Amino acid sequence: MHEVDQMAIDGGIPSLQLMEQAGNALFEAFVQNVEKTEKIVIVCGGGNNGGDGYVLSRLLYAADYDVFIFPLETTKLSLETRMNRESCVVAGVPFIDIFEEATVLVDCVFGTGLDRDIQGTYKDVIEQMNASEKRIIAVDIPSGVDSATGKVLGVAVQAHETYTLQTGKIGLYIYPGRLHAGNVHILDIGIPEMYIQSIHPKTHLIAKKEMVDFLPDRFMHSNKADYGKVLCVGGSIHMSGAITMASLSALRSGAGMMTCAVPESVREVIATNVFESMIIPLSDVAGIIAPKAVDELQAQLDPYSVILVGCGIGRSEAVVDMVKMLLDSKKPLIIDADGLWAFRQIQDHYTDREHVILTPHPKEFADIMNITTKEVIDDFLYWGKKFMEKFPKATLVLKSETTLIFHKDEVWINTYGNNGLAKGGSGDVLAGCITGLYAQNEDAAKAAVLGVFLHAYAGDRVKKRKSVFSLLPTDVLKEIQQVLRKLEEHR
Ligand SMILES: NC(=O)C1=CN([C@@H]2O[C@H](COP(=O)(O)OP(=O)(O)OC[C@H]3O[C@@H](n4cnc5c(N)ncnc54)[C@H](OP(=O)(O)O)[C@@H]3O)[C@@H](O)[C@H]2O)[C@@H](O)CC1
Ligand SMILES: [K+]
Repeated sequence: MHEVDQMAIDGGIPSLQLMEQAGNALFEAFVQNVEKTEKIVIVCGGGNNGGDGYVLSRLLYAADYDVFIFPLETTKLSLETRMNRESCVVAGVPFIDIFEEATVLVDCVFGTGLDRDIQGTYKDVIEQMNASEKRIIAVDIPSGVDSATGKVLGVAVQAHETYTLQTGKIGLYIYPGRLHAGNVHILDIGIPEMYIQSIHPKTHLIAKKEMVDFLPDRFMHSNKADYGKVLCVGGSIHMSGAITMASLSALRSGAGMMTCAVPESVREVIATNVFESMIIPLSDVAGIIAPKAVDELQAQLDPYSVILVGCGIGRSEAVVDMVKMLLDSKKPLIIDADGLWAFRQIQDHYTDREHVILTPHPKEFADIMNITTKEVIDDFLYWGKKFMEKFPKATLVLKSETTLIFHKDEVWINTYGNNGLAKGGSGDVLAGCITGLYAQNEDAAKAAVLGVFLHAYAGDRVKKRKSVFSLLPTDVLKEIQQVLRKLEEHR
């Protein structure tokens, strides 16, 4: 957003005017959402985020709000902020240095200019704000959250609401920043759209209304082969449900033809639950694929256009060899679950592999990257980009409460979904969904983005009717058809 501000300034909108526009937009939002009976304390830093706070306080004071300024920085002020501070002094807005009496705290300490860990008095005051149990409204981004990554730099304000200016900052949507932002409202501060569009951001927030454009085409004159010949490789005696759900999910997402390659001992499960699927029975040992299953499958691989490997497959040397053989085949491949465990061990041979989508959760991803899960959770964006440096032709679906999709130098952020999706089997439905879409459209990024959306949004729809406690991956599987139907209607 810094870039957009600068373009607007270079294009002739003075910085002081932008600050005034930001303050006005904030004032309008306050009039809508904050009662005049509240006692408002605006905590201002020395950068332009503080400047927004000074403009807001002046406008609220003129409108007879009970408002006070808590100046956290008094010496190192930007020019615009200094000028607006002077205006507040002239207008008679009261200054204080405590906030015990306040009922609403407004956080204007740091905005997009924060670039290092918060320490000293800043840290103390932010901790006091968080401990105060008062309603906290953050301006632009909760102070302490890195607006570009969502990382917390030392400490961060725990806001109930965030009024962000002109565009949603990435850090408001990615964990842990998302946990600090509360409800996010985007305020138009009048920066012309042409400035925003011209920077062509590489990071996209997934939006329902745009998902229609990600739908694969369906043709009047077509047959099942036009929508992909999918092969799902997986299943084991203890995990036969995973591949069942994944294959059904791929079919529900539009795949034309389905074949499941499963250990002989799982054949019956597929035969009785996935009527639309053909079956390749593989030799097995104790319910897991046997070493000779790799050659058996390789000999029959030719017809398939997209392959999913991993759901319920288990862990063994044969599984590693199976994943290796599928990677070597160069066919479009989705790797999930224990397929990722196998990938971890052979990854260095496949840094150049294209047409491959990996769908790890944080622990699986941490194992691939040889780091801890905590390191992943602290900075999803950083580690996702690190992965892409090593595997520049792959597509990464890094699953979490905010799933991120990495493809080339672009990132998509998904904020749909709910904690009812945190249940065994959810990942299988998602992997199947992505596979079904990839089978119809050779664009891995489009398949991954729409697949993540379909799965999460289907989960949100189910949540409207069912408790999050009871939500099952199979409920989501059934709901996919309703979400697709809605998208079709808007095509
Ligand atoms: N430009 C415009 O016209 C518009 C701007 N707008 C508003 O401005 C905000 C961005 O303003 P900004 O760039 O001044 O950054 P902001 O976060 O307020 O101040 C950071 C300053 O603090 C410092 N600093 C950094 N880290 C620190 C730390 N850990 N501990 C201590 N100090 C630290 C650092 O200075 P340094 O000490 O590095 O010299 C830096 O100068 C944006 O979020 C939006 O609210 C909008 O209204 C639209 C129009
Ligand atoms: K702030």
